[in-house]
Amino acid sequence: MKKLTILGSTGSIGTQTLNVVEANPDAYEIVGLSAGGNVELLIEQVRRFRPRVVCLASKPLADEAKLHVPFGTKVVYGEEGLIEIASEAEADTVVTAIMGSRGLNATLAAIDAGKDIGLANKETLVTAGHIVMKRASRKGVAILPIDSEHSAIFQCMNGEKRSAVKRITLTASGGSFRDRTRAQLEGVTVDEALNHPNWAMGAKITIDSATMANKGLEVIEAHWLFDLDYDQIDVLIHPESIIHSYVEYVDNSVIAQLGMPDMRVPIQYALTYPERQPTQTEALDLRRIGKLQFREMDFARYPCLRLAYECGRAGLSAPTVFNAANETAVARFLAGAISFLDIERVIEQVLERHTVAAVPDVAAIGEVDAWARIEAASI
Ligand SMILES: NC(=O)C1=CN([C@@H]2O[C@H](COP(=O)(O)OP(=O)(O)OC[C@H]3O[C@@H](n4cnc5c(N)ncnc54)[C@H](OP(=O)(O)O)[C@@H]3O)[C@@H](O)[C@H]2O)C=CC1
Ligand SMILES: CC(=O)[C@@H](O)[C@H](O)COP(=O)(O)O
Ligand SMILES: [Mn+2]
Repeated sequence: MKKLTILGSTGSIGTQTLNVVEANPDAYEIVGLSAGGNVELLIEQVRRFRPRVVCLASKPLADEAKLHVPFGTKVVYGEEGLIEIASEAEADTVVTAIMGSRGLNATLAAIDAGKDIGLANKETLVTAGHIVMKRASRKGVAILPIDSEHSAIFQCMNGEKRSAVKRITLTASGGSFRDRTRAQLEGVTVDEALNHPNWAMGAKITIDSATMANKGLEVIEAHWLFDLDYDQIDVLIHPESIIHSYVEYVDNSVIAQLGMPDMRVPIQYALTYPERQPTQTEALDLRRIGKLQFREMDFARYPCLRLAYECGRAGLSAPTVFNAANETAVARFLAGAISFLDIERVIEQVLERHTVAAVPDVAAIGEVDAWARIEAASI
């Protein structure tokens, strides 16, 4: 029986991870769960899965939860609480499904405590891939990708030598505005932007899909996960999201991973790796799908992707600034404070104000991240 802690159990990835657990209750035990502010759902999850410890974002939320959780469930809160549940002695694997770079310290704590990581929280790798990957390798823990494209690449590379890889291609649905011109993006609403064509996800990543910042974050995530140069990481628009990504080898063989767009498949693969287990998801029927389409990526149409490649190549503090500026801009767009096209303008302007600095340690990342958020909020 695998013992799991889920950071961000009330979100899209968190709830789908619990679906996977519920579908195979003999295979998993839930040790820890964390939520931000959704106390009600967390309490319901506690009653169903009986974790030993749960975490909420603040003390008042934790105090509220204490009134309702069964006797014996420990309730902690804040960054310290998150670190405590991430390093809880009993867990074998920690699923990182918190949104944003605030998941970094808890991810590092889980690695230091020897836990394997089911990694959904791509922002932690974007901001600190050099630290996360080095620590994981030193500790001998596995970083198992949950992000659909990275799970696909991971599956396609299974048993292959890294030196045999020529390049990888990450597929992109194109997001909610894929059939609009840039001129048609003026004045789009939050609700329109949240209407992803293929995936039901949290709000922030859905906006990132529409700006293509998500693919930019994923390019940097792939650089760290698979130790590839940016020239070896390509992106392609594939509106159906059936081919989740593919690897091209030096002999020109291409291995792709296909499936219906359902995150329960990559989540489960990260939990069962190197084994596979049946799932209750829909099987792929290519006769019914009929045709698969592909479009060249247009970097002028999607400046956030261009900026992400530039930041990835620049390395050092640049990806932290890109990520923090993006998180802040997306939050402001969701709050109705700026327009959709302002997201890319904010990121670009914050990057212009930043001088790329030496390889940051965790403290320096925190400082650069905080600076970029203040700048992004001021524009
Ligand atoms: N959704 C998807 O299909 C995919 C997601 N990912 C990645 O997975 C991660 C999670 O995404 P997703 O599940 O969509 O996001 P959601 O917004 O749906 O969920 C985010 C989770 O983080 C918690 N959270 C938010 N703020 C805080 C905080 N201050 N302190 C502690 N916890 C907090 C939320 O708690 P609460 O709701 O209780 O406030 C929730 O549990 C992201 O990094 C995303 O890029 C990657 C691939 C696919
Ligand atoms: C499901 C998943 O992995 C998301 O990151 C997905 O990739 C978003 O879709 P886009 O292809 O639109 O970015
Ligand atoms: Mn993805």
